[in-house]
Amino acid sequence: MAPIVEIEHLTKKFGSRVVVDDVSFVVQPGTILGLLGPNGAGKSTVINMIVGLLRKTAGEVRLFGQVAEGNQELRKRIGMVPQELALYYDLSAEENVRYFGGLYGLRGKALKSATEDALKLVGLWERKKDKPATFSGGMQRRLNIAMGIVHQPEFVIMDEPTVGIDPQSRNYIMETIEQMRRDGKTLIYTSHYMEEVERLADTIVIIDQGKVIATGTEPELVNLVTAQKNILITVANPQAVILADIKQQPGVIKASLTATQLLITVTVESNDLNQLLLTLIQQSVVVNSVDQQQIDLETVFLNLTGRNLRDK
Ligand SMILES: Nc1ncnc2c1ncn2[C@@H]1O[C@H](COP(=O)(O)OP(=O)(O)OP(=O)(O)O)[C@@H](O)[C@H]1O
Repeated sequence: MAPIVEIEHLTKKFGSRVVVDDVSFVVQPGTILGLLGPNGAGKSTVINMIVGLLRKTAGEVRLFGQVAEGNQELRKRIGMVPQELALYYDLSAEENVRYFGGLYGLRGKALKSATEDALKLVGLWERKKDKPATFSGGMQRRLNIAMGIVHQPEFVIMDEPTVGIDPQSRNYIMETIEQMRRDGKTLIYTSHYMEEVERLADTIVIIDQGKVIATGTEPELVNLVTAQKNILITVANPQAVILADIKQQPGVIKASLTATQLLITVTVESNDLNQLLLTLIQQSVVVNSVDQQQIDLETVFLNLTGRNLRDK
């Protein structure tokens, strides 16, 4: 079976600014691809080019094995849940979903049952007569999802569906997506929350400043950095720290200081904590605590880019 999505060398420029730079990846049927990157990385731009909402500058998008450009029929096989809510506030939840189903050509009984299925999937069937203005932010997001998937597409793209919502609604959305996977759907899920991507994605594409910086399963990505580990040292007098000395110690790959926290990346085999502490003591640095950071996707991102995935 052909991949559901094949993207090759996809590039987007706004004026002279390159915001998506030579991005390539593949999404296999029945899998979830997590597109992970910080705000402004280019995630929305990539998916807007996949669904044809935005013209690409270069590269190619194939959907279901066919060239996507200019192929309107393929659009009907995709469900798009945009980052911005697209609700009609003077219509009920049910009317909102029915309206979108109608746009996709559903009529009569088929439209009625598809609307019911979509509202049940997101847990809003009991509230079908209510208007979105009476909903919490999380419920509005869930309604947005129902509208994007009412035509029962085999491939669904969700652009940061959990931004700014309460943990309960977030969990509900995670469970909805897991149900969609069990139903055999294929998904692209964009997020800057690594916990969500870790939970949901079969394949993870990490994107930063428009470029793919790593692709793989979670263990594959973690393997990229297991030869290293991060030591986090909290100090009382950061002004005493001499970074240049620390960087010269054996096994130290890099070291940086933010406020009272010293982050030192060392190779696993030549890791010598005593030597590092001795260096700090010689600098008259007062050490408050020493921690080792767990290797997760946040650490992978930090190691590959030198920056945090999210602002701390
Ligand atoms: N129409 C546009 N004109 C000019 N620049 C744009 C346009 N749309 C997006 N950009 C820029 O492209 C970059 C990538 O934006 P994009 O929305 O794709 O990022 P993102 O990863 O989805 O982040 P976010 O989570 O903030 O939406 C940003 O710097 C943004 O300012």
